[in-house]
Amino acid sequence: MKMRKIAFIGCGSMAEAMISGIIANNYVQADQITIMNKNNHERRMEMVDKYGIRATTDYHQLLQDASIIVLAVKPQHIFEALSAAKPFINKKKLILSVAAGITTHTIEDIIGEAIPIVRSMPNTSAAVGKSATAMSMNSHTSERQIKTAKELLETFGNAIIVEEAQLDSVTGLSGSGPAYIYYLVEAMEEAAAKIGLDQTSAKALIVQTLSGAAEMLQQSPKSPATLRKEVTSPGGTTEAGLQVLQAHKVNEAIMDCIIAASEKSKQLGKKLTAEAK
Ligand SMILES: NC(=O)c1ccc[n+]([C@@H]2O[C@H](COP(=O)([O-])OP(=O)(O)OC[C@H]3O[C@@H](n4cnc5c(N)ncnc54)[C@H](OP(=O)(O)O)[C@@H]3O)[C@@H](O)[C@H]2O)c1
Ligand code: PRO
Repeated sequence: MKMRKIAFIGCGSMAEAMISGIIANNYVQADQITIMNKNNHERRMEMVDKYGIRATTDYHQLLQDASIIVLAVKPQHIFEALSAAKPFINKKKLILSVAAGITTHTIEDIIGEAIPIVRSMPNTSAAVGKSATAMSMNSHTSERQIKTAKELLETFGNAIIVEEAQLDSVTGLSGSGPAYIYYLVEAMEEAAAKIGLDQTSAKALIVQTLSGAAEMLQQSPKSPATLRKEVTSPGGTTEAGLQVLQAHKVNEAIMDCIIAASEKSKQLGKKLTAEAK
C-alpha cells in the first residue's frame, strides 16, 4: 500500500468510480483520499460515509499534503477550480486530469508554472475495475510520476499510454463508450418486452450475451466480422435482423456518433483555451 495522499477536486460520478477502484485494490488507505466539490454538502457526506475517505471545502487543507491531485470537474469548471487551487499547487505535486478535451497545455497555462500533468480518459466501468483508460503526459512529468499515474489508473482497469493528440478520439470511443452500449441495451430491453419476454429473463439474457461476446472478442483470434458471420446462418434469423440494421444504416450512425463525440471533446478544449486567455 502506498503512503501518498490523493486529493480529488470534484467528487461526481467519475471521481466515485475511480475512488471505489482505488480503495477496492488497496492502492492507498481510504483516509489517504480527500475530496472536495463546489456546493453539494450531502454528496461529500455520502462519499465519506460510503468509502471512509475525508472531505473538505478548503483548498489548503485538500492540497497541502497531497502528492497526486485528481482533476475531476466538468471541463467548463476547470478554469474556476484550478484558479482557486493554484496557490497550493507546485511542481512536486502531480496533476492527474480526467477532464474531456482539456489539454495539459491549457492546465499549465492556468497554473502559470511548469508542473507535471497527466491527462487521462477513463470510463465509468472503473467502478467495477474494468475501465478502458488512455493517458498521456506533458514534458515536465518524470518517469517515476508516469509510473505512479499508470499504477493508479490500473487499480480500476486497463491503462495505455497514447499521444496527447489522440485523447479526443479516445474520449469519443471509450470514454463515452459505455453510454453507447447502455443505449443499445435499452433498445434490446424494449424489444424484448415487445416480443413477450419478462424483464428479469431479458436482462439476464442480454447481459450474458454482451459479456460472452466481449469475452469472445478478447479470447478469439478471429475478427469481429468473422465472429458475426459465424452467428449468421444463410437465410436464418440473424440475417433477417442484420438486414434491418443495414437498412437503417446503423453502422454509419455508430461511426458518426463516435466522430461527433470526439469532435465535441476537441471543441470543449478549444473553448476553455479561449476562455483561459
Ligand atoms: N462521467 C463519465 O463517464 C466520465 C468519463 C471520463 C471522464 N469524465 C470527465 O470527468 C469529469 C467529471 O465528470 P463527472 O461525470 O464526474 O461530473 P459530475 O458528476 O457532474 O461531477 C462534477 C464534480 O465537480 C464538482 N465541481 C464543480 N465545480 C467545482 C469547483 N469549482 N471546485 C470543486 N469542485 C467542483 C461538482 O461539485 P458540486 O456538485 O458541488 O457542484 C461535482 O462534484 C469531467 O471533466 C468529464 O469530462 C467523465
Ligand atoms: N463522459 C464525459 C462527457 O460526456 C466525457 C466522457 C464520458 O463529456
